[in-house]
Amino acid sequence: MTAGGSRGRRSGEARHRERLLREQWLAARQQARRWAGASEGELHVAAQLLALTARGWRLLVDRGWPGGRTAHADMLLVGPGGVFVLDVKNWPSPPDTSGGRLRADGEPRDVDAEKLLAATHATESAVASLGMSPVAVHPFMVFAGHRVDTRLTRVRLLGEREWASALLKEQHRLRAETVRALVDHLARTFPDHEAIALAEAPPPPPDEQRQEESDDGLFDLDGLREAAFEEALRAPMEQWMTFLHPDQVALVRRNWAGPARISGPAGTGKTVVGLHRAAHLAQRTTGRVLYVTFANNLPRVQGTFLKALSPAVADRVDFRSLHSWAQEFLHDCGVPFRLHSEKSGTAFSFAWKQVGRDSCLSEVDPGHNYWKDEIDHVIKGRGLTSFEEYAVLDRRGRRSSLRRPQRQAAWELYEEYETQRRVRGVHDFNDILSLALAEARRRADEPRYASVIVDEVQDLGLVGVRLLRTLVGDRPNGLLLIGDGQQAVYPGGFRMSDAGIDIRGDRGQVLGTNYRNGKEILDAATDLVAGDSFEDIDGARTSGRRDVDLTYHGGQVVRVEAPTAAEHDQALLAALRELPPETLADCAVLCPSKRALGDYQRLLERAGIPVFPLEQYDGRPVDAVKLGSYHRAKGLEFKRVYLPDHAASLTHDSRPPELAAPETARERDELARSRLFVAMTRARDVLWLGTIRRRGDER
Ligand SMILES: Nc1ncnc2c1ncn2[C@@H]1O[C@H](COP(=O)(O)OP(=O)(O)OP(=O)(O)O)[C@@H](O)[C@H]1O
Repeated sequence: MTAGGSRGRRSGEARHRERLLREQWLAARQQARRWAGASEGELHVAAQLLALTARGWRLLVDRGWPGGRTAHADMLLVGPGGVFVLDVKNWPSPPDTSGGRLRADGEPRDVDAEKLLAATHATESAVASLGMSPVAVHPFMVFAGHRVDTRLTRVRLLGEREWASALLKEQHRLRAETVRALVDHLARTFPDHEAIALAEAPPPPPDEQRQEESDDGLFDLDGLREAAFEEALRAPMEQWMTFLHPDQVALVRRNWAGPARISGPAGTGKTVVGLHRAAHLAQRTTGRVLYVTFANNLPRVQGTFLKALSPAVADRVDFRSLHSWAQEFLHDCGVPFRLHSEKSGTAFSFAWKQVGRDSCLSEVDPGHNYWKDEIDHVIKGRGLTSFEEYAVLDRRGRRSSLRRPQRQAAWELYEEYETQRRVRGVHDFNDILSLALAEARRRADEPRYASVIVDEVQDLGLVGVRLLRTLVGDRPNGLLLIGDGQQAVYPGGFRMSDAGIDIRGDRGQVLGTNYRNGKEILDAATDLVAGDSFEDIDGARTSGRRDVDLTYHGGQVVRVEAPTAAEHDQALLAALRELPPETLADCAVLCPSKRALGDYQRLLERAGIPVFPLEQYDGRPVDAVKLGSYHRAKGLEFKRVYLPDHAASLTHDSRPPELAAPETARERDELARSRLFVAMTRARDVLWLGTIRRRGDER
């Protein structure tokens, strides 16, 4: 069809919709007169409500409305945009919300907002048992006879002309059958409310009457029409944006008396719970919520999800990576620092040459990376300041045990590194966290956040966790740690108790239903790490093969083995080329190293396959294959995941195995398997595993 043709059709549809809307509106006004005693403004609101019922919205009205306002809520309205708890006000003056208080005619009216919020919480509880997240329940205060559009914490205050279009503009969440089920459930839960709908629309009124009615100035037909058109264009949101498992909703809404922890295997909805909880906490408090993770790209993606999930609170949740937050914080506090990874790296190389390479350290592991990790993740990552502490430290997550002379040598290497770093006048990432921790402790009486949610907590070091804890202390609902020790991709480790965090009773929760991976995919990933038990941050040692309930029994693992790199790469290109172009957006090619990333980027680009770097991905759809490292894929998921030359990531260590002590080699192997496990569990439907049987071929 030509563009002109479709424009013509759309304007025909528009005229039809407008006529329908007017008819429904007129019928509604007639029917609204049944509320004897209602003011003209209330009648007007009632008529709009009834008109909405003709558009698939369902209405439960307090039997006493208008007048008796002691019941939970004047009205509950359920439709594609969610559940709306309405309180209709017939105040002579418009509301005043200055200073965060509700007033009218100079009189305080906060109690009205509190009542509406109480009704909203009761409604949230009622729908929570069906698995509905509190993000889909919206309190609206509607002012008959006034033009208003503002917000007081969570409550939206809207005039009689504004409220209906605001409601139609809400993101679509519910299908018609869900709306019906919710209303039936709410009607049973709130027997004081009766379901009301527009009686069958009367025949269209004569033109003159239509003109007179639409000119009465009460019904903002333009706004409503515009919202109704937008409404028709938008598809319902993904299921998990509104409905969760009731156990997940319970975690989202729970009141925790102190720090809490949510763990669970890959794909069990930990982040989904974290995001809903961030929205829920932001709805309930006036303070800000900080949502932190380790990777740099993940906060952007999570921020995009929260905007879709709960746009009303999105600007009160800060999504940040730990290091970027710490830098911003230091900057805001006027603390000078000079982060320079390259110069820090040079400082370490110098130190290694001077005191490390020819010391007893090489008996344990001759590779300087092992010792760099020891400084980054054990010594500085845990904030050690004296050799005495290090001498007796339980080096969690490190397989090799060090004797005292070896610890002395490692400490000497650390001290030399610090000297070299200071000579160059630079800081490393650990210094940034330590500086931020010191500053946060100094400013402990200036709370910046009501709550802090930490995702992928297993990747953070001890100093990072201490820093985040300092921001909220042990206050109720202050700190939530989300993560899974099996997905640790960095060496070393810590226990929550090392950070003084005490998780008791129901504040430690484990999720056990995988909502992401097809069975075959999860089985393949689990087989890889089945023999690797791991210690989580609560100190519990867990077997690599864990009990998980599956919700998705499909899924496919495609294994391709090729004798040469060239044939392997051709198989990858063929697999991508056979997909319809529109499905490329749901695909990710993941690589274990920077070098492999560069290789595959060139390969795909030369083949004309559009590629988008995961580093820049922000969760919004892009028509290109996502390309990134295993690390960058953390916390994300894709319908199809391609892992070219994946077995190489398990044997990337070029040193002869006899040179490394078995414990350090084992630690490296376990870490490599963990990383590959993370990459494999990003796949929902298809996991493509490429292997090159013979190496050394030209790509
Ligand atoms: N209640 C639910 N109903 C349907 N789908 C769900 C539900 N909860 C989560 N999901 C789906 O499961 C996927 C995995 O969830 P999420 O990313 O929160 O898991 P996770 O435990 O954080 O995973 P990982 O640790 O592997 O990063 C989500 O993308 C979402 O599509």
